[in-house]
Amino acid sequence: MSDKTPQSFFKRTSNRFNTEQLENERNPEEDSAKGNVKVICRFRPLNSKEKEYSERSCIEFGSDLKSVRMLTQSDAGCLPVFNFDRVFSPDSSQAEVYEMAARPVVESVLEGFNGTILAYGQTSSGKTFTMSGPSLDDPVYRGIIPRMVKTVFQSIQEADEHLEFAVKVGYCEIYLEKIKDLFNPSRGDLKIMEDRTRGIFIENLTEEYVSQEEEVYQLMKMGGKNREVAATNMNEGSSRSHAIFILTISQSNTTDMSEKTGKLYLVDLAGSEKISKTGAEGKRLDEAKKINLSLTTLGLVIYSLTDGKSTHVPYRDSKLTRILQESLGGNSKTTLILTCSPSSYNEQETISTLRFGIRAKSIKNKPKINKEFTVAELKLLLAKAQEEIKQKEIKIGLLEKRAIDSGRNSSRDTEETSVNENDLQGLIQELELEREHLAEEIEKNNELSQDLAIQTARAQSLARENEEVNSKLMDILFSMQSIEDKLQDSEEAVCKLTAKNENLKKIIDSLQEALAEANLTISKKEMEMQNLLLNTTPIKDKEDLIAEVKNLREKYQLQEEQLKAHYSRIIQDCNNAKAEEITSTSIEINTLIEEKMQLSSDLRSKFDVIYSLEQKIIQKDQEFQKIEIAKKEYEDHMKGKVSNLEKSFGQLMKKMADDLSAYKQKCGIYKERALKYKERCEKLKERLSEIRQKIRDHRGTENKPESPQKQHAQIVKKVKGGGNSRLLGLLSFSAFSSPYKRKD
Ligand SMILES: Nc1ncnc2c1ncn2[C@@H]1O[C@H](COP(=O)(O)OP(=O)(O)OP(=O)(O)O)[C@@H](O)[C@H]1O
Repeated sequence: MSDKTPQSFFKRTSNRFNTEQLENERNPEEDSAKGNVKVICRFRPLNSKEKEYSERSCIEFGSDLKSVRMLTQSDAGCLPVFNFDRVFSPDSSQAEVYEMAARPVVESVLEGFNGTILAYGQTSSGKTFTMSGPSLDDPVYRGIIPRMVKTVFQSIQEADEHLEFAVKVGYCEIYLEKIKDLFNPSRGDLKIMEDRTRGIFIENLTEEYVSQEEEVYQLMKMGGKNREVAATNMNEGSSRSHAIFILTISQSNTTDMSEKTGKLYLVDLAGSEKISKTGAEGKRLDEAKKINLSLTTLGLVIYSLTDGKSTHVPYRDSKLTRILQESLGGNSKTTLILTCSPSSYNEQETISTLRFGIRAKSIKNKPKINKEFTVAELKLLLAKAQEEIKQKEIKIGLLEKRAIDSGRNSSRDTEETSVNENDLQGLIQELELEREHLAEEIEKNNELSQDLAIQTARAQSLARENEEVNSKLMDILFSMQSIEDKLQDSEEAVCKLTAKNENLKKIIDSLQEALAEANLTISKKEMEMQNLLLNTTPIKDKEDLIAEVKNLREKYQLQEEQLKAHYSRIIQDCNNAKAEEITSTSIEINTLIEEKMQLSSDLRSKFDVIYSLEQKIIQKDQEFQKIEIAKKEYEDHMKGKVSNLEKSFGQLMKKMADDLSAYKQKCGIYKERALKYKERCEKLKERLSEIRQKIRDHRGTENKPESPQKQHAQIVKKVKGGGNSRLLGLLSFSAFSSPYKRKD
């Protein structure tokens, strides 16, 4: 707030825009980026009663369309200026308000975010006018809810074919701190529940699936008839309850089987009211007390969320704030619409509404898309993972086979390959080791997942325990509330009794006055009689008169005594009744106070339990986070391992392929050499047989026995036919070629 704004900045005339202008002014990124609650302020026109009071409005609108100034001095002596995301003057249209305040929220809900639109303001300031409008069917005057329904069904029609939508609506009101299902009022007071999947929700609230706009309007009309509305001094049709319209949009993508759900809360709050102004009595007074109480709690929640010091936010202190827990400081895109009267008659209420809005503006929410893995989606992911594992196993099998085959092949070829076979076996062993290691890692990972599941179950049971304690706490709070109500009733009874007593005193006083008057009349009559007797009346008549006077006196005396006895009886009775009533009331009050003290101590101990449970949950959450981080690290590590393994497989394959081609090359060389040896052997054999022939020829001439040299050559030839041909082939060659062997 600042008082330094120049006068020219403000203009007295109301601002008015067309929709095109609005489109340009909207900045969707800015809207959603920070997650702050968006606050819009709307002033309605002066009504006839306010015009009677004064034709003049107590506000001025800034030309930036975002500020408003009160034409009244603040405590600091300045004219207070309030800045919001947008300020609408009295001549703004329903369409303009919708485009700015509601359309962005509805669009986010269609993307899977949660959204809330909340109308807040004093009684008769235009909350119902803004949220629903005077008529659902009137295209010009209908409010945010019907316009939003139209947008939803239009967007669904324009959406991609592979998106399937389900829309359901629920409608309830909080009346005298009880939640009533407006589609099914016989259900009684509904309970607020919370679980991990649904978050905070109203148990057993009727939610109807709808497929077209018209169905929603029918349901709204039907629900509207069950609402608590009454005429007050300030509003002919005042909402005596907080109305909450809930719209849930689920969409599933038939291509990737993903699912998203957005929930929209549309809240028309009951108006705060000054009892002195509305003149509420009896039932209306009870309603007003409860309305003001829950709005005070709403204010406290907003204060705790924004003061930067509070560690506890009292969401549970009223049903309204508990239901709106996610909308205020949680997972929701929230817009608060402040509705105000421009009249100086309502100046104080308007200032307090604007101050409330300024506070709410700094609430930071954490909206996120509500995307859940569906069973189908999980199945798809699982099948994909299994397929990958299968492919990897096939790849490993192939690698192993190829490694073994290439080992075997090469071992057949040359002597050197037996050395490489060892290399290959080593590699395969290495591979086996890696596989075992991988299996161990997978097992560890499974153990980790099991641990995680156990911890999750523990946390869930803790959360359930917490929920039970909280519901008991709510019961205690309600009993305390009812005790306070009773105390108030007792105090009222004492007041009534005192008033009754005062009345009785007045009656006694008036009776005593009447008695005194009667005595006076008697005395006067007696005097008159005396005079008569003395002056004019004959003796007989005199005696009669004296007797009559005597009678009269006696009669009056009797009446006087009777009256006195009657008065004292009345006084006695009154005193007795008063004393009795006071004693019984004070006994009741004492027991109530005792009960209250007991409940307060219960409450304190419950708070302790809740605190310790919350601490446990925080601890568990921290443990979860640690486990999640460890799991993530483990998974990264595993991924690294697998990719290393794959890399070493690749290297192994490459090495084996290189080795194989080297072996093949060597084999070619050896084969060539072997062929050459073979040829040489053949030649040698030929030469040998020539030599032998020569020897035989020579023997034939000399006829001498064979030399030991020839015997050796014969032995070698025999062996050659059986064992290792290549090796022995070489030996046979050396036997004939080496000059040293010849010595044998
Ligand atoms: N912007 C507006 N333009 C014209 N008339 C309006 C506007 N806002 C409110 N009104 C009229 O003012 C009266 C009170 O409005 P409404 O019932 O919406 O107030 P409310 O804030 O919901 O009150 P309560 O809290 O008592 O329920 C109605 O007659 C309504 O038609």
